Amino acid sequence: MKKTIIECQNVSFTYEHSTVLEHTSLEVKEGEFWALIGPNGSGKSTLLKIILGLLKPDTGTVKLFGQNIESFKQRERIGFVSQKSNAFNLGFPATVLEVVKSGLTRKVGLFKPFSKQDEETAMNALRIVKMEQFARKNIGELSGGQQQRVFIARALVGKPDLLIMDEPTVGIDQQNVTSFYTMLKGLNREHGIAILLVTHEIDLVTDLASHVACLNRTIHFHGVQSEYKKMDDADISSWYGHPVRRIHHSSTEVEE
Ligand SMILES: Nc1ncnc2c1ncn2[C@@H]1O[C@H](COP(=O)(O)OP(=O)(O)OP(=O)(O)O)[C@@H](O)[C@H]1O
Repeated sequence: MKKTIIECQNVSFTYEHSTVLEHTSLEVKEGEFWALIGPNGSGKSTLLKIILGLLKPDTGTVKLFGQNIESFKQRERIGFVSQKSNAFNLGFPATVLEVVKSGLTRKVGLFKPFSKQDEETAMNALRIVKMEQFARKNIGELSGGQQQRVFIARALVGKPDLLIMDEPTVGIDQQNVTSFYTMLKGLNREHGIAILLVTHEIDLVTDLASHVACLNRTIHFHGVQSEYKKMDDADISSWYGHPVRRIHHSSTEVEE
C-alpha cells in the first residue's frame, strides 16, 4: 500500500485579522503528482508554507512522512522550487553546476569543500533535467525555462522523495512551459518522485497530474484527475467565485 507523505487535517490559518485557510485537509501519497489549483489569494502559497514548516497553523495537524511536522527532521526528503522571479539574483556570478551543488550544502556543511562525488551527484541531477551540457555556463546566461530546470536539479540533488513547487513556470514562455511540464511528468513517472505543484495553468497541469486539489479558503475538490475532469465548469466556477471555462484536450496527457 502507498504511504501517505503529506497529511494536513483541518488546518486553519489567519494572517493578523484575515482568515486565509479554514478546515483545510490534504493527503498526498508517495508517487502521486498533485496539482493544487484555485483563484488568486485563495491560500495556496500559505498552505505550501505551512507544509514546508515556514508558517504554523492556528489549528489542525500536519504530518510529513508520517511524522508530526514539529518533530520532522528529514528535510532533505523534500525539494522546494519557488517562482523563478523569487528564486535567484541573475547577476549572481555562479555557474549552473555551482548552483546545483549549493543544494548539497545542508548535507556537506556550510563552507566545506565539495567532493568529486558531490560533483558527480550534481551532474546526475543536471542529466535528469537534461541540462548537463550547460553545467559550466553562468546561470544568468540561460533562458527562464532553462533556469527553472537548473533549480529543479538543485532541488533534486539531495534525492528528495517529494518535490513542492509554487508556480514554477511564471515568466516562462508558452513553448518552454509545455516541455517543462513534460520533464516534470518524467521525473514523477521514471524516478517515482511525488510532486505537489501550485499552478494557474489549470488546463495544462490537470492534464498530466494524477490528482487535483482545488483550494479557495478550504478544499472544494480533492481527488483523482479523472474525477476532476468529470466536474462541470459550473462547479469549478462556483469554487473559484468567477466563471472558469476549461479547455478539454482530446489527449489526456501532454505530448512527450
Ligand atoms: N504575509 C502576509 N501577511 C498578510 N496577508 C497575507 C500575507 N501573505 C499572504 N497574505 C494574504 O493571504 C491571502 C492568501 O494568500 P496566498 O499567497 O496564500 O494565496 P495564493 O492562492 O497563493 O494566491 P496567488 O494565486 O495570487 O499567488 C491573500 O489575501 C494574501 O493577500
